[in-house]
Amino acid sequence: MPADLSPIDRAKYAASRRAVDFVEDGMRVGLGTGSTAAWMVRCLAERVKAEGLTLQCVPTSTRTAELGRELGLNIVTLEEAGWLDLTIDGADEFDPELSLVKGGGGALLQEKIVATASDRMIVITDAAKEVKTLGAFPLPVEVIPFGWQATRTLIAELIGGSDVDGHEITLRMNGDQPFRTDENNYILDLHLGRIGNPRELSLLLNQIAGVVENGLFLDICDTVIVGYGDGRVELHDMATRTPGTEPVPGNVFTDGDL
Ligand SMILES: O=C[C@H](O)[C@H](O)[C@H](O)COP(=O)(O)O
Repeated sequence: MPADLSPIDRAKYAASRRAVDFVEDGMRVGLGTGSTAAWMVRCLAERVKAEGLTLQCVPTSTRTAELGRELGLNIVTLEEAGWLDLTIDGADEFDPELSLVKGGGGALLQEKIVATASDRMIVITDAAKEVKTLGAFPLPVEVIPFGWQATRTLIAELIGGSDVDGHEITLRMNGDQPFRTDENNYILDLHLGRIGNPRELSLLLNQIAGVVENGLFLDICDTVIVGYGDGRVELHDMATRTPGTEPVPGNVFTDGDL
């Protein structure tokens, strides 16, 4: 582990280091976006250099593409790769069913496309992102700039709130301008506190004209690797638990069990 890291970076590094163990020579790998995913890209580049792995790496954002290229990874488009063996990405929240909220960094659309075009998705995270119920982290929704206020009104009606004062739904800003995604869209952040029925919300949001995609990742993530500041990792694996139930002893593994 690199010296002089803060406890949170040590946790992100530990999860990343463990996640790249799942990459095998010849794989087509999706690379996530965010501060945790950036550690994973560095760890992966180290493995590629040390072991001479031949990989095709599909980034989920221009930021990740730049970092990957800088570090010498073979960056290709999803079109070129066709389908992916594995995607490794961060998340803003995960629950006991391994449902996720993503998009804090604004990359949710490409992340969801890449993750769903993968045989397996591994999420890397620190313990602070584990929740019983999703929603404490504002849910990002990518919308087309045209008529975004009307889209916001329709979302407000759906969630039973009001967009008048902008407290429930905020337009993400970058300085004094709206934040633009890689697809040149806007992001609306939904401050819900608690998402009672993520499946219903996700379906209904995506039916609203102007909504491109939302940050709920449901039935997409297979494994969550939680890193800790002391270098330990914990693996939560979907294959070993019954969806809808709380994790039971034996379903949360410490490193080395899988
Ligand atoms: O759009 C960004 C992504 O969904 C990130 O993976 C997520 O926000 C987590 O980022 P970080 O690892 O920086 O907390």
